[in-house]
Amino acid sequence: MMEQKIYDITIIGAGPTGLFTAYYGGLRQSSVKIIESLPHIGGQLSALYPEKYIYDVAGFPKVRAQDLVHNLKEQLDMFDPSIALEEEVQEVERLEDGIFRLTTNQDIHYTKTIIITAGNGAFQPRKLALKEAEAYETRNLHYFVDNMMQFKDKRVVLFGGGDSAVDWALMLEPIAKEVTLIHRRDKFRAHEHSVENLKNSKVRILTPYVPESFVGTDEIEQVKVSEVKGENIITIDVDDVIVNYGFVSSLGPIKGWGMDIEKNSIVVNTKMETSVEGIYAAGDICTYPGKINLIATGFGEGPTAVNNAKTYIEPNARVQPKHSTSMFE
Ligand SMILES: Cc1cc2nc3c(=O)[nH]c(=O)nc-3n(C[C@H](O)[C@H](O)[C@H](O)COP(=O)(O)OP(=O)(O)OC[C@H]3O[C@@H](n4cnc5c(N)ncnc54)[C@H](O)[C@@H]3O)c2cc1C
Repeated sequence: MMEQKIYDITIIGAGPTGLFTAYYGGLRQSSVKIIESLPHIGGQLSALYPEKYIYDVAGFPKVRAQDLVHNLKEQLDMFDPSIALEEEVQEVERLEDGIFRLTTNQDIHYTKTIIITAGNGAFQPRKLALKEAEAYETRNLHYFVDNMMQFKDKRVVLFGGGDSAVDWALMLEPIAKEVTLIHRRDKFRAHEHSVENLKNSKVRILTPYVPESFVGTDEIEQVKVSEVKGENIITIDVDDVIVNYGFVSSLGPIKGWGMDIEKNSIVVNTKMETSVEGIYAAGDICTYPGKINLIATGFGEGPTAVNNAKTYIEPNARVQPKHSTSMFE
């Protein structure tokens, strides 16, 4: 078996807090790995509201959520960290030499310290209730969209009625050949402005309809949808089907890692250290008196966690970092 590298800091969760924390780890010359359960980075911003503008990130009068993720990645790439996607951390154990062993659904990772930036816990998409759906999951049924261009000139059916379903429909409209948005209610649970844009777009809207069945051998070729409380059944020819019924998140395995937990959050002290030495937490997942869940607060908590993790690994290192302005001269 290949010898696994032992990282200085392993970050669990690639939301905005995890991404900036990873960058900060690089700035403090630590080797950094990020582990994320979704197939893409960005946490809530990419999964729940990629097209929304955020107005309270310092220095940005307004910034589209997906653009902020893109910028965080560009900043982070300066240090070339290791990023493991589609891996949910399930177990954390401290070995005799003080090193932590992290077991995911795919692999094993070793690290000197851990910073948990897991938001509300690992995200999983809410899936379709159709029994034949699972067989198409590796084909043309998608629960995530990380590259819109894969739908270029395709006929796409999109199920969902929330903010991100509407956002995805609007993002796809100029790229795909045709987009049909299907929702079980007449009213969308999305921002008024987005719904207005939707009505003015070329997206075909079918409400109130629910999925009835998929037809196709290897891939879904046709989608049949039935009218809620009605008789009507419509058949649509498709190249791809996307489902956006939202995400469920749960702390799940994190509760079993030995840390103090209060109301589904990890308790930290002013160093962002949890009750387990060497494990820190930052962002939405952590709690302390006066805690606020915002991107801005996560961006402060991450560097605090990194600087304290640094002195945990190297007791002679300074907690207070040099200013970044003097690092690259
Ligand atoms: C619709 C909406 C609008 C918002 N608007 C604003 C706003 O205007 N301003 C603002 O400041 N905030 C806003 N927020 C809140 C903001 O998005 C969160 O505060 C922020 O995303 C928290 O970042 P995070 O990195 O701590 O966690 P998250 O963004 O939740 O990221 C956590 C990541 O960790 C991963 N993860 C969890 N457990 C594991 C595990 N065991 N193994 C591997 N990976 C794991 C998850 O899959 C997820 O990707 C908004 C939220 C929503 C839903």
